This record gives sequence, structure tokens and C-alpha cells, in this order.
Amino acid sequence: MTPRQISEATESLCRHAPVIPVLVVDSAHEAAPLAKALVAGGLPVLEVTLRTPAALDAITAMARVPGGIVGAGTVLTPEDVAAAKAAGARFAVSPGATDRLLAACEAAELPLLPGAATASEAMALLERGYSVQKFFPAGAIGGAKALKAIGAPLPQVRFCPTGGIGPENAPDYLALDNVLCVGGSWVAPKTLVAAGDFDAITDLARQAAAL
Ligand SMILES: O=C(O)C(=O)C[C@H](O)[C@H](O)COP(=O)(O)O
Repeated sequence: MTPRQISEATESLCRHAPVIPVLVVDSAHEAAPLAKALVAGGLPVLEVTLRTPAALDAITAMARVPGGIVGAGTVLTPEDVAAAKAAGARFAVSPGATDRLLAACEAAELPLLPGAATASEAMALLERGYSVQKFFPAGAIGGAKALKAIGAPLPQVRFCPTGGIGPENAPDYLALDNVLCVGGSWVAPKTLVAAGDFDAITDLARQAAAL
């Protein structure tokens, strides 16, 4: 896949809903009910971070949930790309970008949402053909104001800001012309997942889908 094709794929992923849930799954048993709850609430695109031993099994379980489009987050290395793809991930998300990671995703035909935090990082990705990027860690590097300022001279780049976003500030990001959607963990709080309160998660998803 070329970077341009990857960007087309990630743009269409980002256009499914205003929010991509960022999920840290501790047990593969909770994966299917969690994915069903989020899809039922109107959030079909799900990012499972490769930060727990259960993550790859969770991706496999979630990939079977009808209506869901499941990807891997925290993808850092070519080994992560191979493991994510083998588990059934349909896309990958990374906090940043390296040449090795970009090359691995292009070769594996796994659409990647690569992270950028500065104008130079966004420009380097754009130079390679990546016009859809993750803005990370959005809140800590200045929030919607910073994204607006960095994006102004780079109108060709569209972003999915992630990090420190919640229902209170998501509208500030979504109001920007260069924002396709936002990512966030708030729709699947650990306490609700641990309690098995998937109806409450569907409610949170519904509110997020209406943003
Ligand atoms: O590691 C990655 O690839 C990530 O995607 C990082 C996540 O975007 C943030 O950790 C989510 O941030 P919160 O919504 O503030 O919890």
C-alpha cells in the first residue's frame, strides 16, 4: 500500500463516527461484550492498545463482532505490525512514526494512523505521503488551540487528536476544519468494564457518537 492509499483508508475509518474508543483490555473475556456495547452505541471503529498481554486475543475476539472495525493501538515496531495483522487488526495506530514502522505497515498493507506532535513531524509524514495523522498527546501539547495553529499552514493534513480528550473538550477539536474525529479512552472506563456494566458503556458511546 502506498502512503496515499493508507491515508485514504484511515480517512474513511475516521469518518465512521466522531470518536474512536481507545481501549486497554485486561482480559480477552471482556473483549467481545465491550466491542458489542460500543458498536451498539454507534462507535464501530475500535482501537485496542497493545499494552496488555490480552491485547492480541482481544483484537481477535473483537474482530468477530458484527459491525465492528478493530485495529491495534500502541503499534511501535515491525513485530507489532505483524502480530496485529495476524490477530485480525484492520488498522494500526501509533503514538509517533519511524521509517521502520511506516515501511512495515506499507509492506503489510495495514493502514496506519501515525502520530505527530509538532509541525516538523507532521511535515515529515506529509512529505512521505501521509495526509491523515494522529495528533498526540493532544491535551498535553496545547489542545485544540495548538492543533489549530499547527494545522493552519498545513491544511492538507487532517488529524485524529488523541490524549486527554473527553466529552467536555471533544467539541473544541471536532469544530476544527482539520479534525476528522477524536480518539479517547473515556467511553470505556476500567471501572465499568470490570463491573461488567456494558449498558452504561453503550450509553457513553451513544453520547460520544452524538458529538
Ligand atoms: O498508545 C497509543 O497508540 C495511543 O493511542 C495512546 C492513546 O491515544 C492515549 O493513551 C489515549 O489517551 P486518553 O484518552 O487520554 O486515555
